[in-house]
Amino acid sequence: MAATYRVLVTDKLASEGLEVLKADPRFEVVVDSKLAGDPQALRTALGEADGVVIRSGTMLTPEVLRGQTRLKAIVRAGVGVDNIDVTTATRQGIVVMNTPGGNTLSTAEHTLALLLALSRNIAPACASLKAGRWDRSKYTGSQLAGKTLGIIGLGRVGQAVAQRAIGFGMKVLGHDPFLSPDRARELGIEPTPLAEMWCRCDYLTLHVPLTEETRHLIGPAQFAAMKPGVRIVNCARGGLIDEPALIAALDAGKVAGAAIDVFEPEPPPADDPLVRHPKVLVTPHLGASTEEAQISVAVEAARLLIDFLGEGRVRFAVNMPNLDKAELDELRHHLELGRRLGMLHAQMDRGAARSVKLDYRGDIASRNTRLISAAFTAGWMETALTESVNLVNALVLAQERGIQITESHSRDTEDFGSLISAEVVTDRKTYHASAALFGRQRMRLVGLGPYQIDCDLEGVMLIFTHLDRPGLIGSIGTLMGNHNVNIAQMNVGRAVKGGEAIGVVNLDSIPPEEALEALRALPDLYSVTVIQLPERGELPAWLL
Ligand SMILES: NC(=O)C1=CN([C@@H]2O[C@H](COP(=O)(O)OP(=O)(O)OC[C@H]3O[C@@H](n4cnc5c(N)ncnc54)[C@H](O)[C@@H]3O)[C@@H](O)[C@H]2O)C=CC1
Ligand SMILES: O=C(O)CCC(=O)C(=O)O
Repeated sequence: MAATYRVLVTDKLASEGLEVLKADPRFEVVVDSKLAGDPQALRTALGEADGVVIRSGTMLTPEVLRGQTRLKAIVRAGVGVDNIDVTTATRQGIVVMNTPGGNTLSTAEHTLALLLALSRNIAPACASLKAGRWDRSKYTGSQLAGKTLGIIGLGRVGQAVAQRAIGFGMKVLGHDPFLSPDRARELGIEPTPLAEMWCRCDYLTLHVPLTEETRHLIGPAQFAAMKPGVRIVNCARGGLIDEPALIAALDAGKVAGAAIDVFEPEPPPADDPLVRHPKVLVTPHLGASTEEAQISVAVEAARLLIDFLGEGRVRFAVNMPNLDKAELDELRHHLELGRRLGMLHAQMDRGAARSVKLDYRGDIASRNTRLISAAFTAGWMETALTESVNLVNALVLAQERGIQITESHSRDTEDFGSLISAEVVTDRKTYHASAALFGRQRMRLVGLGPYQIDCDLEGVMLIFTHLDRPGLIGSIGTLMGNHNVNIAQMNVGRAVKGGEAIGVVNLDSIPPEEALEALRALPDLYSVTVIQLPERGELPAWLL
């Protein structure tokens, strides 16, 4: 059987993960770690891949990702996604996933190893003895027990470090805006504002992601506020500490020592002053480098990719809501209903869009409606944009264009188990349409403008507004027949007898231009629009 998906692996991945991918006949696996150092070749190779698995060595920059049309998923075998331009990936409709948890314990243990090694001068004492010296007093250290450790970032690694440090008899202070003070106390951590942390700690360790907010979290002002003789460990990301400021604080004796596992850039240049500094202990980004962690993240990365490409299941995505297979199966037809409603709106009015309001009523109101709104937006924008639009990027693309997509929800619905209504405001008009599923998957249009209607939301639809008078509908039928266009269904809706009414005719083919011109010439026919939607049962690739 020929493989359906091509997966590129551009960093060293444990063989156990590769085996999981290779065992699935739908996947062709290409391992090429040379690509990590060649952005142009990487870009070309990604152009022929459906998914890519990376660690921290591959930089997926905007230049590498922009314009990729085949690539659907990036999986980071690890936690930090700062080497991936997630914004560009999202715009391209590419899901970015990571494998949180798999390397937590190894990274926490490495942090403790560095804390201990720094305190007990393990590396210089080892080098000295190997060089033939027996220098015991020079390497007198400092005990961890009884000292205060400040942990910045109390996520998975930060909490695991706290637990171990408490085991060593340390007092632990912690700062994390997303951990409640009560939960921190339960974990034996004293919640502490950053400003207080600097002056109270004998040791500081960082466990936050590198973001615009955390870049240079520790700089000259923070070093100035620190307790003299503080020791610092960074097993999170280079860039969190302002390196020249750290060197200055080490030289001034304010900081007694630093242990650094992560650098900016990686690898650092051979003559990097931080790496060469005598008070600095360094390791080459080894936090997650244990057999256990690498097997765990590699196997998980492979499964994430198989689940996503093979089954449409989204787990541990950093740029879209998670979606498991059962939820996708349940929501699939509502997602498609939302998408078709969007496609209908796009063809009904091509004015400049201002805002979109989606109203969810009945059972659907308690489901993941943000995804349905994304599906609506994808349908609404897909013909207007050159890039492909899907559940990942639709809302971002709308937001980038200044279009607000809002939602309202209500459990009440008069006639339908679930009802989705969309109101689109353009510079020309405000237009409403509502749709519902009949049975499990029959897609019906049940409201258009101010009118109630009931017709299939599929295939070719001729929508016309007209005066509600005898004979007009018959003339339309005759006209279509004269042009050999078969009518599958016809529905009309009106607000009052003899007033303006709407008609929807489901056709088996697109009427020729002469038929439309003849229609437009009929007396009392105000507007004619031809809408083209997918046929019954047709779904886009991203919903299969
Ligand atoms: N050296 C290595 O090999 C490894 C490094 N890492 C790094 O460690 C970081 C943490 O990993 P996990 O604990 O698994 O991630 P996590 O997502 O579980 O924890 C990160 C925590 O940082 C907190 N945070 C974010 N901004 C903050 C701020 N300004 N101040 C205080 N807290 C803030 C978040 O609320 C979250 O609780 C990763 O982002 C990654 O960069 C992770 C694994 C291995
Ligand atoms: O792939 C690696 O070994 C680096 C791990 C890491 O830094 C992360 O998971 O954030």
